[in-house]
Amino acid sequence: MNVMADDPEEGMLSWDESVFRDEHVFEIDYVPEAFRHRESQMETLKYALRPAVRGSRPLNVVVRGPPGTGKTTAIQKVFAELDHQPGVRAVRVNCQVDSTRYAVFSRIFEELFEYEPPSSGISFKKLFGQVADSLVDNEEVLVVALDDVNYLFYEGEASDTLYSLLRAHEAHPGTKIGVIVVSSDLDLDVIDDLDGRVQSVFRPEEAYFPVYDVTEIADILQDRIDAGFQDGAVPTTVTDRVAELTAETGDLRVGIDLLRRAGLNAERRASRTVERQDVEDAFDDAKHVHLSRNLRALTDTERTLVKVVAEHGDERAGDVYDAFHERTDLGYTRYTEIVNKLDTLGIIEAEYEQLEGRGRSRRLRLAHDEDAVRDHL
Ligand SMILES: Nc1ncnc2c1ncn2[C@@H]1O[C@H](COP(=O)(O)OP(=O)(O)OP(=O)(O)O)[C@@H](O)[C@H]1O
Repeated sequence: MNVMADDPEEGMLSWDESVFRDEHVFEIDYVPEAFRHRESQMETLKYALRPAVRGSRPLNVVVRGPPGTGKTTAIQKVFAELDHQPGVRAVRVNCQVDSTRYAVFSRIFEELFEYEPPSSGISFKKLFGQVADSLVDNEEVLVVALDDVNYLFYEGEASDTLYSLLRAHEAHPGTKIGVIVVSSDLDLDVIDDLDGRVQSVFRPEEAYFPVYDVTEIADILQDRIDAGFQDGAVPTTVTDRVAELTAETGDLRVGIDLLRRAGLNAERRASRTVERQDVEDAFDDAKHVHLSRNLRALTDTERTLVKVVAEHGDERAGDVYDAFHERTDLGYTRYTEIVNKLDTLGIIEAEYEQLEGRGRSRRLRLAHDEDAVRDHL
């Protein structure tokens, strides 16, 4: 850019100059206007939910795919369309936040009634009854998306929650509920891990969201650039580099975060165009967006275990437990549950090793660079 020679702030952009047109398009809660390369998945969802619009119970769906492949966005898009249909209520529950059956139904209650259930606490039965009565009285079909359902499994609440939703019509005749279960944990077999009593009523359609390839990523990021940056601020060579780095991680969220950070780096250099070096400089931070999101969702106890593993490096599970127990007073069973959860979330690695003549034991270590974990804890 041209910096005026007599500009007292030489080397800086003035407050109203920016590479961005609308920085909001890079925020996590932004729902993009165009949603490309997910046509078949959107078809599956619409096919399954179409009966709801006619007043019948919809088909259930399992949505699976690695992080950052558009699963939540697909639900948001379809639900936005359903919102215009009379007689249908669509509720997305983020199970990272609401990870028990009670919390899931409280969230549904809140969406239906537009106020929270009494905080003094009512029994689950009563909460469930009020939700069901409201649906029957108003002749409404309910579609519930359990987003990031893996968190219900970690808490041992998945079977009970699904049982209540899927068999609601038995306890409360006339209720029509369809469930979309969304999981980004590919090691979790959503159906196999449910109790038999739930499996017998759960025969879902499947929608799989594969990682985007580099060309698809470039297409999607180009839309974001057009909406978020000033014309000409991001040359194609830079977009291609961002797409390449994003493809290495498989998570579109990394690409979006990388664009924003690269834009900020360009502004720091007082430049109106983003250069490749701005991208390279931002990648170390951007590639950890998923880690940072996972760490933020942990409870205090779970965080404590991450810290203990960081301090103890590559040690046996039994030794790490001693340190963990000293700080939290928790028992071995709970400890093992948390180890398994952190392992499935890809925060720690817990690998078995054969002990001479004494069976097997696990060694625990961080799955990421220690500094990155500490920075985001
Ligand atoms: N096809 C697409 N077009 C435009 N933006 C997309 C597309 N797919 C994903 N995104 C964007 O990528 C980011 C991650 O997408 P989303 O949250 O839907 O992924 P997810 O599969 O639900 O991830 P997770 O499993 O980690 O919850 C969001 O900012 C979303 O807007």
